[in-house]
Amino acid sequence: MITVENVSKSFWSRTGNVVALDNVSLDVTAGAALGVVGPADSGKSTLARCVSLQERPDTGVVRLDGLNTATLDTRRLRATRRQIGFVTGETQLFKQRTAAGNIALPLEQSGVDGPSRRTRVGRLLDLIGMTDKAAVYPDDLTDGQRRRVAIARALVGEPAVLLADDPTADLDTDGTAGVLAVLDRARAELGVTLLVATQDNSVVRRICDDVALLDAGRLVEHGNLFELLRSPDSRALDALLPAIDGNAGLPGCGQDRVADVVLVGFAAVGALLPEAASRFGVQVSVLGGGLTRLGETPVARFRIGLKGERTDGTLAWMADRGAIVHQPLAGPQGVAA
Ligand SMILES: Nc1ncnc2c1ncn2[C@@H]1O[C@H](COP(=O)(O)OP(=O)(O)OP(=O)(O)O)[C@@H](O)[C@H]1O
Repeated sequence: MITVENVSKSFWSRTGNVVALDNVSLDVTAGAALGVVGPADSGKSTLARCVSLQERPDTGVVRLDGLNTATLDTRRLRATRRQIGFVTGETQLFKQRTAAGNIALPLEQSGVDGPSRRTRVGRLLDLIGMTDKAAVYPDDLTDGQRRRVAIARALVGEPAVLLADDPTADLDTDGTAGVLAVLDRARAELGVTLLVATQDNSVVRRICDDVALLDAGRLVEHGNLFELLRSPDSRALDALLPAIDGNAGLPGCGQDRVADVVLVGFAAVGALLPEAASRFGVQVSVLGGGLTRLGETPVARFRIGLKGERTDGTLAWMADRGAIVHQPLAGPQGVAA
């Protein structure tokens, strides 16, 4: 369990005092995956660095399983830091060491014997899908493979927590998919708690249960993705769901009613709109939006137009069946929610 309590952190720069984190509080339960998102310079990396004990907050406390890290002396701080995996998109490998040699390095430094090293490195090579690349040097690996080796090295000390700061930065689609699969497996098979700072929404969609949105160092939203789906004003979720063209369904578009609906799960995404249309004798048209996934769950956000007598009843029926119905944009009456 990671607990961040009222953490603030500022830096002095040539332009003056920069507030990187402003009274941020959040927690990540053991085994969960939190995505920290936000615009450039919003404090994501600083939060990851404070939680991984690379940086000390000016005020506030980071607790790891209840341990108040602010009270640790230098020796215990170093020992605790070793129990936290930390990897960034810029983490470098040692070029003169093979993939296996890179992963083994932390174990060599902490005096783990050869047979135990081989077992643990073998397990990590399997986890990152690179058993056949054990003896390959970094220069002969792809960017994505090098990134996976760096993650394996961060995990080889069996940390309870893995902090990944922009882990997919500058990777192509295949490289990104490989890194995300490894982070997902680390969580599923090793039980690590993940905190991932990223500007890439696909990272959050693919591997996170919770999201925290920072803006100018402040935490502006924090919660479970599926719970935030129910909040029409969630900025974090708005960025994760398929975009809707602002011109879709404007007055004069010929619809009796226009609404935004979020549908969750295979059944809803596949069948709810046609079923509603036939049950109420209403014409339902998709005017914008699209489909995505949160983890393995399909999620759709559509702007729909309805034509017919019973448009209110149609929306109310869809809401009763779990559709999240937001902001009807046209039509005479109030709305089903
Ligand atoms: N060591 C430092 N010295 C001076 N300023 C810093 C330092 N680290 C971060 N900052 C400043 O703190 C603010 C937050 O930076 P941070 O890197 O945490 O943001 P970020 O959200 O990770 O940004 P990005 O997405 O661009 O990586 C920025 O204004 C940054 O310039």
